[in-house]
Formats: sequence, C-alpha cells, structure tokens
Amino acid sequence: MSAVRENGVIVAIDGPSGAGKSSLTKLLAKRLGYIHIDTGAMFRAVALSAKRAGIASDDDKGLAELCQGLEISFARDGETCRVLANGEDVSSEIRTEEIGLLTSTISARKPVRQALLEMQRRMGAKGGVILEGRDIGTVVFPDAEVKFFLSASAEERGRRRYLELAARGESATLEETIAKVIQRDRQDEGREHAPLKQAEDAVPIDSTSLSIEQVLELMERTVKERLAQGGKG
Ligand SMILES: Nc1ncnc2c1ncn2[C@@H]1O[C@H](COP(=O)(O)OP(=O)(O)OP(=O)(O)O)[C@@H](O)[C@H]1O
Ligand SMILES: Nc1ccn([C@H]2C[C@H](O)[C@@H](COP(=O)(O)O)O2)c(=O)n1
Repeated sequence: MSAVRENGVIVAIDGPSGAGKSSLTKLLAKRLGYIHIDTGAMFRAVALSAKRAGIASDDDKGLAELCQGLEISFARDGETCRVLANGEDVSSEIRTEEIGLLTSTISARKPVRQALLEMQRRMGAKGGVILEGRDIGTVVFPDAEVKFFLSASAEERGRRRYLELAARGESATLEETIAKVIQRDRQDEGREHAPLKQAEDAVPIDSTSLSIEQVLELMERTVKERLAQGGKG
C-alpha cells in the first residue's frame, strides 16, 4: 500500500450507471467515518449549467469558459448531501434522465474533464474519502489505496433505474430504461478521454444477484483488510 494520507486512505468506486455506486459509497463512508464525493454529480452540475447557458455539447471553448466560472461544492447536513453550483442547490434538477444522458455526452469533452480532474484531486488529496465515478481508480487517483469496480448486468441496472423512476412518478417503460442504460455504457466506455474501464488493481464486484447489504459487507471487509495491512483508518 502507498503512504497513507493525513485523514486516511482513498477508496475509489468506479462502474457503470445503476451499478449501485452512490448507494454503496454513502453507506460505506458512514461505516468508515469517511466523507464521500459523488463525481457524477459534479459532471451533472456542469451539464445542467451548459444547458441553461445554451452551450452546445461540442463547444469546447464555451465549456472551458463555463467551467472556469463554475464553483461546484457539496453541502453536507447529517445524512444528506446537497450539490451546489455557484451556491445554488441543483441536487434535484441534475437527477433527470435528460441531464443524465447530456452529462454522459458533455463529460467526454477534454476541457470539462480537465477542470473537474483538478477539483476532484483537491477535494480528495487528504484521504479519508470515498470517491465514486467512472475514472477515479484509473485517472483521478491511480494511487488510491483501495479500488472497487462495481458492475451488474445491463438488465438488472435498467430494472433498478426503472423502479426508481416509477417511485418518483416518472413515466418510462422497462425496455426504454434498459436501452438508455446500454446507450450510456457505450458512451462512457467508448470515449477518448478517461473512458469507463476497470483499473488493473481494482477489486471487481458483480452486484447482479447481491443485495446492497451483501455488497457493503464485502467492501467494508476489503477496506479493513487493506487498512490492517499497513494503512491507518
Ligand atoms: N445490489 C443492489 N440490489 C438491488 N438494488 C440496488 C443494488 N444496488 C443499488 N441498487 C438500487 O439501484 C438504484 C441505482 O443505484 P445507484 O444510484 O446507487 O447506482 P449508481 O451506480 O450510483 O448509478 P449512476 O451512476 O447512474 O448514478 C438505486 O435505486 C439503488 O437503491
Ligand atoms: N468520474 C466520472 C463520473 C461521471 N461521469 C459521467 C459519465 C456518466 O454517464 C455521467 C453521470 O454520472 P452518474 O451521476 O450517473 O454517476 O457523468 C464521468 O465521466 N466521470
């Protein structure tokens, strides 16, 4: 294990959409007493801001300027964590399917990745943190002490997303939702800059037939074993 940082280790959780990253990151962070950073929410905040400003998803100059003037932060209040873009709470607005797909497109642009890479490294540098995303273990913190690659079949991930949408009263069919999951996988895996892929030293977890609790147990055990091998908690 590399030298441990001021506040503890860095845990990276990467994987495709709907694999359970956000749910597990929050639960694991609570168990370990770590903070969690949802990097997808940061990309979503950029996409929402670009949409509002009428910046096209291939306008690299416009996107670079947008990112320069955009401060993304998290407001933590007990169990909840709000996402702020220049001080405005955008937590709900960034969670629509439309913003999800736009985010997948905009996050492929180099100036956006560069701007958020710097922010994410600053946020996580002291350790004691779990970051979830697509490229945490490969690009943002390739030296993270613990890396997980969390996946599940596209059908199962689509089913989970469909249930979420139904609970929110949003109309979508299961087939459409699975198709969107597959489209997002293709975009995230196929892009030139920082594509979604498993880091060589990541622990793979297929959650298709595991409960959230089972995945949590597995992750917690793995982190604690690594800490016992030479880190501090
Ligand atoms: N192992 C699991 N079994 C059943 N449901 C799960 C499991 N893991 C996550 N879920 C559910 O699947 C949905 C998607 O999970 P979550 O938002 O954590 O995924 P994600 O990987 O963060 O997705 P995205 O990258 O799109 O934000 C949630 O409703 C969550 O409760
Ligand atoms: N580290 C990251 C995190 C997210 N993205 C992109 C790719 C996703 O399709 C989109 C939304 O992420 P989600 O909130 O669904 O996890 O953001 C990325 O490229 N890199």
